[in-house]
Amino acid sequence: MTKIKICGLRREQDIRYANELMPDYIGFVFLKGKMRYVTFEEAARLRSLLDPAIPAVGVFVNEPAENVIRLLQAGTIQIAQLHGQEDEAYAEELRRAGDHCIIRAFAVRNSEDIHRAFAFPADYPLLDNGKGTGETFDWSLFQEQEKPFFMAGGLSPENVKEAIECFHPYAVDVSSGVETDGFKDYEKMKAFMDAVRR
Ligand SMILES: O=C(O)c1ccccc1NCC(=O)[C@H](O)[C@H](O)COP(=O)(O)O
Repeated sequence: MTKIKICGLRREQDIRYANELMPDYIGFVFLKGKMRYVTFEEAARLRSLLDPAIPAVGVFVNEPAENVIRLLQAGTIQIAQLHGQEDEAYAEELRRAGDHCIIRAFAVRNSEDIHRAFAFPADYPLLDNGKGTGETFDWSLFQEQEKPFFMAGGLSPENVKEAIECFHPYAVDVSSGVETDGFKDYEKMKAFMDAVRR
């Protein structure tokens, strides 16, 4: 069964939605200035309210590795998603601090980006259009791959079934497509999860 990550949770209401719907992962965005940004302290509070069975993914853009390690070791997050220009050495630094799961996101603009994504030494590549843009990347660029991956970018209850049938991702990742007016929408979250799990 394809796993589901719902990203950009930032309110206690979002956590209540997640605890009821039980996605496989949720994401906290730590990029300052972004609408979905949460502070380390806010994330710790939200983590404390989240069902322990749901791993929290920390989404970072070129964050100092020591900060990511601190959040992992504190248990605020369980997985690090690197969404900037973090290189192999950065990923290795996280690994030296503990056997942490690493997702490395790539914006797909051409087929070379897909090759780079699958060559990067992370547990999972994440193929995306950008950073929470609500837009799909050009799906025609995709070539069959062996390594399990996350698929993101403009997914919604309306298109996620097609994405799964075409690309067979390990997980699908959504943020904008389950929001209304910039806030997580319970009915859209439920519709997305039903579309994946039915
Ligand atoms: O979601 C954001 O605002 C964001 C900001 C900066 C870096 C990454 C961000 N999101 C990362 C994600 O994993 C999103 O879920 C992914 O980009 C898909 O977003 P969407 O196209 O809105 O479903």
